[in-house]
Amino acid sequence: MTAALTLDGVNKRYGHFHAVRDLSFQVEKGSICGFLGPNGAGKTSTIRMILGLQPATSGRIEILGADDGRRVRNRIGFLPEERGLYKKMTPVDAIAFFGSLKGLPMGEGRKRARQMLEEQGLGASSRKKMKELSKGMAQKVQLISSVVHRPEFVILDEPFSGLDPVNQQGLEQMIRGLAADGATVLFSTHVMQHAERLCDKVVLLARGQKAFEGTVAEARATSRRFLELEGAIDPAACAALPGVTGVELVSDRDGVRVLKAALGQGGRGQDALKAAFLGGLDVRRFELREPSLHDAFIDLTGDNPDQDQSVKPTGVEAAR
Ligand SMILES: Nc1ncnc2c1ncn2[C@@H]1O[C@H](COP(=O)(O)OP(=O)(O)OP(=O)(O)O)[C@@H](O)[C@H]1O
Repeated sequence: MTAALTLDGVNKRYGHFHAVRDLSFQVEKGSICGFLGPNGAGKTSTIRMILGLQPATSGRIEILGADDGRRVRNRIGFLPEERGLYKKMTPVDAIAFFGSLKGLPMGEGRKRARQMLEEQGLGASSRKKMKELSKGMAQKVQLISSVVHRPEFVILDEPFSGLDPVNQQGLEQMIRGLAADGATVLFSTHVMQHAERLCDKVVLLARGQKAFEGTVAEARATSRRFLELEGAIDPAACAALPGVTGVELVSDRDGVRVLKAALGQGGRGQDALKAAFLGGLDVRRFELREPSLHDAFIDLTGDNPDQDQSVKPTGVEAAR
């Protein structure tokens, strides 16, 4: 396997604030990699360093064989987190314009734009002005703009944010299509479900540091399975069930509790349940759950991916 991207011991400091710490990972050519972490974990900082938009404080980055993303910029497609297209342009013109910035002749850009808009079900909107499109449509147009020059490497910063579930699914399809056509894709998100469905590999980032690198299955395997129990159950009695290594109180409504009982290595849900019923515990509902990527993230980092980790820059640091 050849790496399309390698980060080796990368650090980013903003003044005294250490935003990215000793970050190393690789993305194989032709694969889809999810770069996952809460807001403020350091994803955008890393992406900007990969693209060569800001220098790393230390460490090595190699993308498509170059040591500076700017040298291979025409072979990269980038969807930034802050989005916006010229409101008075038509989608076709906007896409062709962005393609031209990457060396694609305008005529060819327009031709590809019409075809790609058609494929995405936006053929009827291709003559409208950007400001007349819905947010989901505009986001698709922006994604097309960033890949119209057929880049080998596509980097998408929080591409799902602000989209409804239907448009999110459409975007997932587009990302799969890019990889099926041979592109390497790196996308950042704090929503684990997208990565769970899409990625060959995930890199988990928390507070600027890598917490995990591997497949989704490998990430899940680091986490414990658990049994969810609901009823008037004493948490201590639940903790004493065979195979249970820890109990978390999820909710308590007048003594009717939802308890999350983690199962240790080799712990079997059936054994715990049998003991619960034999012991007369008031189990009104139960569910044996495999850990999700979200659970794995919490177990691996101790952080919730939905919680913002941004440290507000001081005036001095922000100005640098
Ligand atoms: N120019 C800057 N000056 C000072 N601090 C910064 C600067 N840019 C980012 N930071 C800080 O670095 C940390 C990481 O920010 P970054 O934008 O890389 O995170 P992120 O994971 O991409 O989150 P988000 O999705 O919210 O952008 C945050 O605490 C942020 O406040």
